[in-house]
Amino acid sequence: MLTKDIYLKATDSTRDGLIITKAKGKENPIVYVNPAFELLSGFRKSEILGKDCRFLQGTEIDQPQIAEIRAAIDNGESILITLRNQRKDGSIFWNELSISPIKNDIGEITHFIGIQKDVTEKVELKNKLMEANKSLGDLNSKLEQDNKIDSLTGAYNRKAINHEVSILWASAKRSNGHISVLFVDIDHFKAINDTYGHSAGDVCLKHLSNVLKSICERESDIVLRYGGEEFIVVSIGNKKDAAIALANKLLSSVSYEAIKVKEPDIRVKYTLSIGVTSGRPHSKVTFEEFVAAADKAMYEAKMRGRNMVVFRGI
Ligand SMILES: Nc1nc2c(ncn2[C@@H]2O[C@H](COP(=O)(O)OP(=O)(O)OP(=O)(O)O)[C@@H](O)[C@H]2O)c(=O)[nH]1
Repeated sequence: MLTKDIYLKATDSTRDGLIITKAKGKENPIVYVNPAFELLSGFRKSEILGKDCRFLQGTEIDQPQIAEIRAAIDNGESILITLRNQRKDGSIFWNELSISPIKNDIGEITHFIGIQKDVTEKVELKNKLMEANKSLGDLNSKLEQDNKIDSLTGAYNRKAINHEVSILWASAKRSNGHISVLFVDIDHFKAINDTYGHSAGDVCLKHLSNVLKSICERESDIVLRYGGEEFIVVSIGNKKDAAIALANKLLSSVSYEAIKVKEPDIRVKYTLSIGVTSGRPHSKVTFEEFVAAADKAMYEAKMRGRNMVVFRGI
């Protein structure tokens, strides 16, 4: 059988801060605190007996947890909550607070007991982990994005077909709208490389990518580097005539002026062969079939002498 003395010694010896308040009376006055509470808060027992617990909030009064504690006390319920408290010296700590009502023999709540734990290290570690997780998430989505972008030209690469193109495809399908694919290929590109060097070829590729991006700038357009000197433009909403007009605009834009490909002011004018297809995506046709049709049309443009647009239906 435990004696009262053992109970008292137990509460005085525990490492958690204990605080007992009256249930009735102005703001639940404190009637007991143990030495661990004095150590945790920096307040001496003699300074706080008879006071209410609000001094522990210090300047940290804007916490939603405070209203939750108040509601639990008013309803005579127990609560486990973590909030910021202030020590006597003004320093802040995270307090894991467990409050429970104490009832007398006839079930009336006479007191509340609060058990306090300084969990500052745990909370700060958790916050750091959450921050690290967020940065990792940001980094991951950047990497994912970078992964879909061709490093030379800044256009999407083929990996974007799975996501970006699928979104356009699904959207055109939903709205029963048209989707057009332009297969764009630089003419005699090998000759540019062979004559002016590979880096001059790279300048042309970057130039073409910029022209494509500046002309196909709608949100519903996607410019993708499909292969070495091949790009495709996927565009929703464009029917045959609009798609051909867009391709002709590209044709005249690249051949408008010679671009500087190397010092001292070496300039190259290049041309394009563009295959175009357009149609409504439906369950019996795939995006790959659109690309294949545009590719065939581009090949026909090459056969017919290059620097032209050829349309092929799907
Ligand atoms: N500079 C550069 N060249 C590339 C790159 N990728 C592919 N190429 C070159 O692109 C050239 C493609 O040549 P071909 O397929 O023969 O085509 P073409 O010379 O343009 O001839 P046509 O298409 O028939 O007009 C090859 O010389 C490749 O080495 C790249 O990233 N940079």
